[in-house]
Amino acid sequence: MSGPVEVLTVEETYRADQAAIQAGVQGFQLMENAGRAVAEALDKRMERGCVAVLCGPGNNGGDGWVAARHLQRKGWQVRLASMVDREKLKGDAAHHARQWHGTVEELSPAALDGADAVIDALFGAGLSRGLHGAVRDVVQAVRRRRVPVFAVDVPSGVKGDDGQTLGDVAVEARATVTFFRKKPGHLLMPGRKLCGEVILADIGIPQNVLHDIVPATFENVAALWRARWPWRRPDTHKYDYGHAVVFGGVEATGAGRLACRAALRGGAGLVSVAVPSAVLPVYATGMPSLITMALDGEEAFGELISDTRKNAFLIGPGAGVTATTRWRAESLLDTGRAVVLDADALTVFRDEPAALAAAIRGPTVLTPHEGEFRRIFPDLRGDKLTRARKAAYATGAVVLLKGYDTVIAAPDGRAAINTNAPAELATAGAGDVLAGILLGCLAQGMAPFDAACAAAWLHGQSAQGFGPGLIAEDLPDRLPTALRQIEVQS
Ligand SMILES: NC(=O)C1=CN([C@@H]2O[C@H](COP(=O)(O)OP(=O)(O)OC[C@H]3O[C@@H](n4cnc5c(N)ncnc54)[C@H](O)[C@@H]3O)[C@@H](O)[C@H]2O)[C@@H](O)CC1
Ligand SMILES: Nc1ncnc2c1ncn2[C@@H]1O[C@H](COP(=O)(O)OP(=O)(O)O)[C@@H](O)[C@H]1O
Ligand SMILES: [K+]
Repeated sequence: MSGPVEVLTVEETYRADQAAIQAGVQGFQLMENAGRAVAEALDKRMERGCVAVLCGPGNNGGDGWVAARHLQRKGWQVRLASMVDREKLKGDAAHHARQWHGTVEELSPAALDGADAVIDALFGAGLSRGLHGAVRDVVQAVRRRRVPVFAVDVPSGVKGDDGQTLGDVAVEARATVTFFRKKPGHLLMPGRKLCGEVILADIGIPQNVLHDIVPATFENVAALWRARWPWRRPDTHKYDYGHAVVFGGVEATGAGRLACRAALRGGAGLVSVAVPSAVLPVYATGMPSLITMALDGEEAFGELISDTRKNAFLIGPGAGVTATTRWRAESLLDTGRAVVLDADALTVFRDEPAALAAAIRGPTVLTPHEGEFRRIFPDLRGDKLTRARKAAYATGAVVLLKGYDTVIAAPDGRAAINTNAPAELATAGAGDVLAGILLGCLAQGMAPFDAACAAAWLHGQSAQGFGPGLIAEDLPDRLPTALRQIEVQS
């Protein structure tokens, strides 16, 4: 299924290229392999016809000249348009441009006439400013004409490091062929959408160049944490898989119930819900495997958390933005045991990231959506990956910043981008289910970064294939199927 777990920044990609070259791989050979991979990707996916190959001034353009040569050989009619005179090209790009024996057109919308497909080899990793002038006109024309685009490395106008567009125009590709490892921009929005299908090509960079690069960003595939998934072992009993506690709401009871069911399905040995006795029946009904605990007053709360067998807590869903929620959240964090802070238990720290950081002692995961994140960290700027990393570093917690491109960041700098969540998850209560799965993972003793990655993946996986009509209640009961995929999916 999906490929390697490591994701490289633009700078790390350049280092990988350089390390390969130092190890004896010729630069022009890397470019040859890259361009050939692009040609093959297009040739495999479309009927042969006319292709416009748009080449930029750098090495991305160089890949284009190579692709043009291979496509012509395969029988495509090729129109090559270059941003700059061939004589002005340098290095490997100049070398490959000399191997092109067809005509060379000036870059203009006219170069697209008759094209059934476009190869976007204008800018890749080296994009340093927004598109303007002739190149902007051509990209706009490509968009208008809706010709399928195959982008080289990244769609021109998209930044490899964060998936944001530089300037106001960017290529929207049907497929993007990239090399050796993906970049964050292939996975983060809007880059992910603009890339279309991402095809990873091996261009001969040896795997061992990663030893020196030590990547800190990953795609959240099961291979990232599978080795540490707490499979049931024969010589164990339920207490070996933890005792999770959900602090349920009084008025909003659905959120806590969804989380409890997800924690049970996610594998926690025992799950208790702690709520005032008046609402206990609401939680008990329909979920006999759930332990219900009456929580009437703060003394009962103190007693409950003093039981050290209860090793993972979830507070927030349905909790209410109240002083009690804040006080309880701080008390739970103070135990040093595993805590998930979600929803209202995040909002109670509005504008107070320092107070939150000061309260965190043990394995903690914060699960904000963008709105909750902004409330706690109004001063953190930048792309999603950067902001999640900064928040994790500032608080000492693992931060799971939700959305189509959920980012999970650890205080030590590691970060994973989740890619399996279908948009049907945009439904009330989906976040409560995620918090419950995560609680289950933590109760079973997973380290918080692994637990958060596993939970995000299982959440996405359990929603896969359902299609329109998905509601949060559907998710927990689809977890067993998702769990079986852990071993299957790479
Ligand atoms: N050995 C390597 O380094 C390899 C690199 N490869 C290709 O090389 C690409 C990176 O090449 P480069 O570093 O040359 O970068 P690019 O080809 O992406 O662009 C760099 C050039 O464009 C100019 N530029 C940047 N933004 C501009 C804008 N908005 N308007 C006008 N000019 C602009 C820069 O000044 C520079 O001349 C990768 O994306 C990949 O496609 C592949 O050939 C594989 C091997
Ligand atoms: N467009 C989307 N595509 C994929 N996943 C999404 C999308 N929108 C929301 N989600 C996921 O669904 C969950 C919603 O959580 P949240 O916003 O807290 O809602 P709620 O509190 O109603 O459950 C998160 O896991 C989020 O990542
Ligand atoms: K490109």
